[in-house]
Amino acid sequence: MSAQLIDGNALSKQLRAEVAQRAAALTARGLKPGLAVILVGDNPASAVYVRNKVKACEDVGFHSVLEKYEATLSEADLLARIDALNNDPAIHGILVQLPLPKHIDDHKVIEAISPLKDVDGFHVASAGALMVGEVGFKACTPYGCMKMLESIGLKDLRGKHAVVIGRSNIVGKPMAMMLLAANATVTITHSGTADLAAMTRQADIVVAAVGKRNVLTADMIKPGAVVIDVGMNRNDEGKLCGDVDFDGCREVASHITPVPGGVGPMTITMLLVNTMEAAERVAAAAV
Ligand SMILES: Nc1nc2c(c(=O)[nH]1)N[C@@H](CN(C=O)c1ccc(C(=O)N[C@@H](CCC(=O)O)C(=O)O)cc1)CN2
Repeated sequence: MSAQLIDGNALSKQLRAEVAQRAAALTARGLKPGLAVILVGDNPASAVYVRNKVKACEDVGFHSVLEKYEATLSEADLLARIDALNNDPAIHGILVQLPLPKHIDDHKVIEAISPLKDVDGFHVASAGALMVGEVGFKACTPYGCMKMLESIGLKDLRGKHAVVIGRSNIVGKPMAMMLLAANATVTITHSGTADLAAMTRQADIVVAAVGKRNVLTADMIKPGAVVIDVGMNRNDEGKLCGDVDFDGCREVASHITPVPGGVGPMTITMLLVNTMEAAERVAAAAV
């Protein structure tokens, strides 16, 4: 039997409509949510993503600013721009598109963003808040994965075993923390894991976030598992594909996310949700 698809485009449409309603309500009270997007350099994929982010902002009624800089922009100049945006009352969220050119220290740049405007959820303060269960912004990609699980009735994950493949700061680690906060039993696997398949075969939920094709194949999952594919790769024909052998795994899993049309659109949707939240927090603090 073929797995049910978890459609990131359909879920995004629904969540973005909710954001648009909240944005209209806040705008009517005199506060329009605002997002600043910074792109440094000419990475073609990044150019598409930032365009999509700005378009998504327009669609839900946000104010948005796209700042594009040459790849030669100095780190000091970028930090100065972030400082200005931190102090701009029309801007509630700031994001710097990654990857940055090699001469710029992305850690330094992320830490320069005010935690109150860190709608990517990458700041150490946001990661720490997630770790201890305090208010902060959740990293958009894993946050989107959690919403996808919720959409199939998996909100409280008590009794479920989730296996995360990958330990990056922006996906693997926050993903594990979010699954843990939802009461799952969580295993994080990575390049140093001795027997990956032995781990994934035990999982009720597998999240693949490595950036390598076919990391997860049908023989590595148990029947009925839920498979979330965060990967974004190109196959030999240049076609977009994830980390999961989709055709194989869909015959074994109960639910699976496609690539494209799965986690990718949800990343942008959760950026809107975080920006909305940032603006609402400003409004709440003003009363
Ligand atoms: N500052 C950030 N930089 C990066 C992030 C991020 O969350 N914040 N994530 C990725 C890129 N990314 C968003 O920025 C992103 C990647 C892919 C998609 C998406 O919708 N993909 C589509 C397919 C698009 C295509 O055809 O090429 C899909 O999966 O359906 C959205 C956002 C790295 N940088």
